[in-house]
Amino acid sequence: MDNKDTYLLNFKDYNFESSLVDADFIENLDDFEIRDDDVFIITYPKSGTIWTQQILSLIYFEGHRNRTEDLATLDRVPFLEYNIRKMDFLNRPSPRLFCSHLPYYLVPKGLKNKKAKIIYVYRNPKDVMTSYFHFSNLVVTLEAGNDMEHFMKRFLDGNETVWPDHRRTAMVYPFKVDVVLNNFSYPQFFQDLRSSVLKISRFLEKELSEEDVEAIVKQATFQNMKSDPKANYDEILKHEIGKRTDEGHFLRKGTVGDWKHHFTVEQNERFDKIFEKNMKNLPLKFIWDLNEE
Ligand SMILES: Nc1ncnc2c1ncn2[C@@H]1O[C@H](COP(=O)(O)OS(=O)(=O)O)[C@@H](OP(=O)(O)O)[C@H]1O
Repeated sequence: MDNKDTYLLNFKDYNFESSLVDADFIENLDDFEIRDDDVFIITYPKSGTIWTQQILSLIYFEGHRNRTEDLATLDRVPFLEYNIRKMDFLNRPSPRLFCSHLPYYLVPKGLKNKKAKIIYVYRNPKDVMTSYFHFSNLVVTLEAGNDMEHFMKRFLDGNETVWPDHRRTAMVYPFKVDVVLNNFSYPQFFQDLRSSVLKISRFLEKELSEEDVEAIVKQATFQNMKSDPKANYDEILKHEIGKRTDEGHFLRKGTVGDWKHHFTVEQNERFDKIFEKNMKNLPLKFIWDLNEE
């Protein structure tokens, strides 16, 4: 029987996935030492984290670009709060690359004060919810989404799942906008992956040859990542996290606007009302489907 305690660990009003998190680490997170040359990808879940992990690791590691090094993207760009492979973060050589879903008030204080680079990636919350719905039916570490109506209630009411923390700030990462050094959005990646790679590498002050850019773009496409075991989490889900079913993949659909295939008209209106109430003043432009400008 699913219940809240099985899946979530609440710490300072934020719900972590309990089976993936180390409570001691979280308690000391505030003091986790940040280096000026650390690079962080910050996302709300299901917003393009793995995609950005792949792009970042391809930008930084030649051995990843030319496939001479046998290391999964997750090991090159680990999750700060979900260190499932018990990596020794303190002794990692610089520059350290991380990703995180942490809300701003929980990130290590050094991340607020230092020069570490932050890439914040966001996606429209209807696609986020659709992706999360499927994901929660796929993995054993999240309460099953069951049907969309059931899941939507949880997502919007925010009583049981990892979303309540974000609902207060209307389902996007509550980073203060003046702290966000740079925003990238999922549709931007989708519409023009090459420009996004160039934009990210400029932001990181990494010089890339034309050949490098080609290699990165090629390896960061949905098709490539889906079939490359190092670049997707399928093996990790199967052997380290646990799947409810053999059907389904971490890289599921990889598009903008898939929510239209899952929301009823009424659900869409309900969502819009909440979005309007909570999010309309956010300085982020959301793209709801690919036909928009
Ligand atoms: N290369 C590429 N191109 C297009 N889309 C991609 C790509 N890589 C990942 N994805 C899609 O991103 C969704 C997973 O998001 P996250 O990586 O943020 O998930 S997580 O928070 O780390 O669990 C998930 O979205 P959905 O397909 O809508 O479920 C992935 O398919």
